[in-house]
Amino acid sequence: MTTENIRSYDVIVIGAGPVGENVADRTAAAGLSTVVVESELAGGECSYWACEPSKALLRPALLRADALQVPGLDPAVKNPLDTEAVLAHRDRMSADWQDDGQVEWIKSAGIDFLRGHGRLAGEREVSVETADGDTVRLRARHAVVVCTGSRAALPPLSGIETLRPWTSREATSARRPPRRLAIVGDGVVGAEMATAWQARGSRVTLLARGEGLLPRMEPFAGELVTERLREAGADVRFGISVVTAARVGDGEVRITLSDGGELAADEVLFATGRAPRSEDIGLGAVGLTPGDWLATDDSLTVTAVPGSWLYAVGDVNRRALFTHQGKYQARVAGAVIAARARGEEPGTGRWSPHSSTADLEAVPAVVFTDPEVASVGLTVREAERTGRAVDVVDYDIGHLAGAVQYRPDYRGRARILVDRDRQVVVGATFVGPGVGELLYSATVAITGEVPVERLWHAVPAFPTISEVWLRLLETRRDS
Ligand SMILES: Cc1cc2nc3c(=O)[nH]c(=O)nc-3n(C[C@H](O)[C@H](O)[C@H](O)COP(=O)(O)OP(=O)(O)OC[C@H]3O[C@@H](n4cnc5c(N)ncnc54)[C@H](O)[C@@H]3O)c2cc1C
Ligand SMILES: NC(=O)c1ccc[n+]([C@@H]2O[C@H](COP(=O)([O-])OP(=O)(O)OC[C@H]3O[C@@H](n4cnc5c(N)ncnc54)[C@H](O)[C@@H]3O)[C@@H](O)[C@H]2O)c1
Repeated sequence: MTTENIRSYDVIVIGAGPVGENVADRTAAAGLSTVVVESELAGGECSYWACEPSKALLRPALLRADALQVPGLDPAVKNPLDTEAVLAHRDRMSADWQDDGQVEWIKSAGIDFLRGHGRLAGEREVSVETADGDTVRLRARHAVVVCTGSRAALPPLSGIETLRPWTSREATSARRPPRRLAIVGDGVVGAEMATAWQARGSRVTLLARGEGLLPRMEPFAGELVTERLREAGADVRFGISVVTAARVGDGEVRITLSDGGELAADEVLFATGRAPRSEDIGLGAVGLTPGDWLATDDSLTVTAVPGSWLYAVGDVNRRALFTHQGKYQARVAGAVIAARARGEEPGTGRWSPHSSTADLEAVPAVVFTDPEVASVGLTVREAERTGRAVDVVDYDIGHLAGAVQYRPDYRGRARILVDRDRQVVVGATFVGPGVGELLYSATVAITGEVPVERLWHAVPAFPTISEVWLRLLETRRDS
């Protein structure tokens, strides 16, 4: 049955992932009537198949790796992890894949919630197909914001669908550890899921086509993570790709590899990147190509569509595929939409509230492996590519008293990049247990453009891992 009814709002948000929820929150708080449309679960990938379940799987593994090295604590944690308890915790952290709590929050923030599949239907128009087959037509007075996120991208491997491969969804929500897990992909999902399932008792084989893990980060990050993964029993192979893969009936998957070898596994995870969820959102109705990433300017306005009414925020714009960065963009987009609704031109300054500048200058990322990897700003490779003159300063975090207190066998490394002309930090990478919590200091140093001279006055407490900042400054001074 199809019923046509048209509802008008100031702002329509398509997709209630973490980013859509935050855009809606900001526009509703600015007094604009707002509806958010969601086809699956409010909370999006992050809450149910990404950040929350993956970190719930990883935290026990990382804590146990630390505790095994702490004298006096090691006997208490010698036994393997209680897989049932860890998976039950993961289920709770994923709200048992129910979104009642998030829908309640959306409504309590004064936002209308509409469950259904949203598609652009023309300028400022959205058509929503609800689960019972109804079509609801929505019209926006000011803005339509696409926050439809991303999904796992599978490689063009013949017969891949017959394999029933794992993507990040299955890897984060599996009911039990596979006995043998093959992982294809050298990025963040590959490294984190190898850590999580190896710790859960799976025999993990990680197949990387390049020469190291985490290729977008400083090379020492991937090297240290590889070292620990191998010590934990994972088989990590480089310079290798999958040539064919086939599931034998309901049984194992047989894989042939580019080096001529063969591999059998119970499950195969393809952690080979993301694709935009934009193939069926009506992009054709506004002159765009279905399936494309949606390019925006720094105000998150879609550049290819005239009239400044269409915005794309979060993963779908490909600026920085992280929850925290998408939520930052949501705050910026909310401010831009509110300004335009008041008839004001949004500010264009580099660090104005209407510009998503940090996407270009300082995107913080933490990889929750053992050891953790935390990075923000430029790597050496990026500095070279963009022709920036930088001093590169390295320090072995394992030399710090705070690191040895943290974990006696601490292995880790830090690097900062200092812009030679401006004398400010423009990049930082820390690798080692617990370094995720150090990252905000580097993010503030970069976005605040704190002069290196002033950093000498930011005194780190003894004995903490933050003392790495002092050692980096001393290393630079003495070099
Ligand atoms: C395994 C894994 C672990 C991750 N861990 C982290 C982490 O620790 N920290 C971090 O910062 N980032 C992490 N990320 C990245 C993070 O999950 C994403 O950056 C984040 O979810 C993006 O949010 P979003 O709202 O843009 O998109 P999504 O979370 O993908 O949400 C989009 C929403 O839109 C809905 N939707 C799509 N199409 C339509 C439509 N046509 N109509 C209505 N609704 C629609 C979807 O159902 C979904 O709910 C991880 C990613 C993966 C895969
Ligand atoms: N802790 C976190 O914040 C966190 C955790 C997981 C994911 N994420 C986000 O999710 C995004 C997606 O992660 P991801 O690991 O899926 O993607 P990714 O882009 O980080 O890594 C995918 C890797 O797979 C490789 N690859 C692509 N096709 C391949 C093929 N056919 N065979 C072998 N290798 C192939 C690519 O070279 C790439 O290095 C990341 O960019 C990150 O922003 C964040």
